[in-house]
Amino acid sequence: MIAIESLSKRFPRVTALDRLTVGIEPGVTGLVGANGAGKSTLIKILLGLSPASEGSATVLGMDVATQGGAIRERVGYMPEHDCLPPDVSATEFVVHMARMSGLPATAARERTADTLRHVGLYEERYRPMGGYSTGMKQRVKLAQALVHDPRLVLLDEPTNGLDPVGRDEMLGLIRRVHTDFGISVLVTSHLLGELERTSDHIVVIDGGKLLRSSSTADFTQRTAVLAVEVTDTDAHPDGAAALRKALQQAGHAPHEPDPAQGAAPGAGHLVTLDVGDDVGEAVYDAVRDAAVHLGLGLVRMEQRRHHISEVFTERSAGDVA
Ligand SMILES: Nc1ncnc2c1ncn2[C@@H]1O[C@H](COP(=O)(O)OP(=O)(O)OP(=O)(O)O)[C@@H](O)[C@H]1O
Repeated sequence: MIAIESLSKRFPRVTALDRLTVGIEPGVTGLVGANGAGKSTLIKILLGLSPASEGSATVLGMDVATQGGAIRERVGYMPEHDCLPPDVSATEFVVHMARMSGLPATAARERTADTLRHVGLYEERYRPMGGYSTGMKQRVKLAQALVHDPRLVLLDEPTNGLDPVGRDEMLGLIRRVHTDFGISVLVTSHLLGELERTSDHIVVIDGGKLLRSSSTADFTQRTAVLAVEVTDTDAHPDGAAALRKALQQAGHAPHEPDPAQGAAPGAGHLVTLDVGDDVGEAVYDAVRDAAVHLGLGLVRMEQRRHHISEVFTERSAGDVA
């Protein structure tokens, strides 16, 4: 969908993008970065609205430096800032945007009605937008990005200013843009955890540089932890310790017991160990076999997937250390 090659954007005092290289595949991709990380700058370059200082990028195979107009015909864009004229209705505005994208008058009206219904605006769509809530305005902004049936939409901070319920609804809508219509999505957010459920793929940038690009599952799975709870027996009054030892002997690396957890009820019976690409299924079999061999009751095995935000908190904590 998008290929970005060593892209830089320098303003007189700031380098907003610094030799960024990344590819965006079909599906929903979350572009995550703190405020000022360079997300909006990147989107403007991808739309051909702002020239890069160096490097190159293509969107749907078209060069952003020379084919901006053609890109904007095929791509939808939801800007971050409030950009809706207050004295016209959502219907008038979205019809206008559809006409601007080249749809004939009748098709523009039909598509507008469909799209506004899809984003959840009904009778309000005939009222002037000045009286809309932030959530309604965000929906109109999403509708105008979708009305000309693009292959790809670029959504800049669509959840900005929304309360938690509004945010969840917007994220659900964004997911459906892809599942219902097959439109690929690049969506930005400054909140790390927010796009976890919505995106197939996450790209993280910081200070205009690429921090990481990987599938959402990879992001969280690689750091998953397996928690195993066992009972004690007469032969093994500390079942967890016995299991830990047996797993070590079988070549696995269970975590050392956490002294801070000793006081919690039942915590003494837990054994935790990493499960990731390198360990795979074998660890589950090893836990089962060890429990059987020791005669311990296996209460539960629970895979705890980390959240993306935890991955980064741990990493930055590690960096500091
Ligand atoms: N037109 C401009 N002139 C000068 N500096 C700019 C301009 N546009 C952006 N910048 C700077 O470039 C950096 C990246 O800005 P950008 O808007 O791309 O960040 P962002 O990740 O989208 O953050 P936000 O969500 O806060 O907009 C910031 O330091 C910003 O101040």
